[in-house]
Amino acid sequence: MTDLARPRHLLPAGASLTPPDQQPDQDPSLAVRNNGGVEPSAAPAPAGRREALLVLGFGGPEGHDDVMPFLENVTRGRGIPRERLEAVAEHYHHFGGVSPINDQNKALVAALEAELAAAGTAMPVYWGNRNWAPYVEDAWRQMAEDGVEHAYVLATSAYASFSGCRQYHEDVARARIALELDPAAPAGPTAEKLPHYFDAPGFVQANAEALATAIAALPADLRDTARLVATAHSIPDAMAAVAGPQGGAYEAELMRAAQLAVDAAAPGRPFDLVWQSRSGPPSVPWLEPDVNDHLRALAEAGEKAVVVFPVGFISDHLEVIWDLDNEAEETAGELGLAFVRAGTAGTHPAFVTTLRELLEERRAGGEPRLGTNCPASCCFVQRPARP
Ligand SMILES: CC1=C(CCC(=O)O)c2cc3nc(cc4[nH]c(cc5[nH]c(cc1n2)c(C)c5CCC(=O)O)c(CCC(=O)O)c4C)C(CCC(=O)O)=C3C
Ligand SMILES: [Fe+2]
Repeated sequence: MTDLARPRHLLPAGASLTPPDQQPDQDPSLAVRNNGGVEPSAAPAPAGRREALLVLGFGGPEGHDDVMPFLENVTRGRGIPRERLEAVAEHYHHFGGVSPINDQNKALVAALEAELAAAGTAMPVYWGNRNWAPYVEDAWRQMAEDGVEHAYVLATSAYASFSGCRQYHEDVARARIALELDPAAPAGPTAEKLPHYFDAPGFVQANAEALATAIAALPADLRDTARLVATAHSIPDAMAAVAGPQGGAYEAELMRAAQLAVDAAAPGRPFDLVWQSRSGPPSVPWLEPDVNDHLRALAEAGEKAVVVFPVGFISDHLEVIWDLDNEAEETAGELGLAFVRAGTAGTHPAFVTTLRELLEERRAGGEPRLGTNCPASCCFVQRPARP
């Protein structure tokens, strides 16, 4: 029997990810290895190599009993107050303790399998998560047993930041180390992460269509004047400051993605980018304004309607269906604001095609782009050590 709540984060002493200023990486070609056991190559994929695509997700609980162990996996060593965990646990219990994220990732896997088959790209698709079963370690072991020699890693986040990019690199590193430490295990695949896809055409198209549909769902007299409000997960200011090689990339990429969606769905209309799902102790500053505070400010300024589009996420997981469809919608109701929430990319065919194209781009070789080949200091946040 698998113990789902077993301790995660198996980095042994001496193999922990060292802060960049302490890393001996004078040679820039070493920087990528320091960023998490990922080995992008500028050369095309060698003919005959046994390759796979790994969808690397966040993970989510499958029932009431999973909720607390899952939340403990997510927040271990992160200094998240107990009251916050208990509040978030209630959100999951409200939906039977089941996050919709696992079914959404399974649907994405199925859509990618169909897309790859239709395009004649013979490659199996695996699925593993950071915080809940099926864990990335298990997927890695399965790939090793199946003889996979190289894995392309598709993280279920389109953006820079520790949580959305670097931590997925670390997940891969952890999975690889776990296998290496097991003398009985077969050698696992080498790996490379696919780049950020916030501006990939199919991701933009999926978000733009969802935004257009949401605008059209408003009563006719509100459609043209409703405020367009993009949302993304808030992160600590300190994390935002170091996102990407020059810093600030999380906000910059989100701004770009939201702009591209608005350009396609409602050209020329202004929009706001605000934040949702803030966590952490109140003493730590996170990106603001919160979407609920923003709705209050809009109502005070005389606005009558809002269209909220969560461009920061790729599927309608719990933070979307609770924090927006429940909380933000309730806030809007109290304020007398008409409220529509746009969908996320999910398994939109254009999105799935764009993901296959990113994969093909990496197979063809060429200079790796951001998210694949990150400098060692990229998105690095000094976190408390995990026990
Ligand atoms: C940037 C970002 C994304 C987007 C990129 C990506 O998608 O990867 C994201 C996605 C998600 N976040 C999720 C859930 C949670 N995030 C938490 C906590 C945190 N998120 C953070 C950031 C992000 N999170 C941060 C800085 C923390 C503080 C703890 C830490 O420093 O690491 C907590 C702990 C409780 C709380 O305090 O909220 C939970 C339960 C789910 C699954 C939802 C489902 O089950 O359907 C998803 C997809
Ligand atoms: Fe989160």
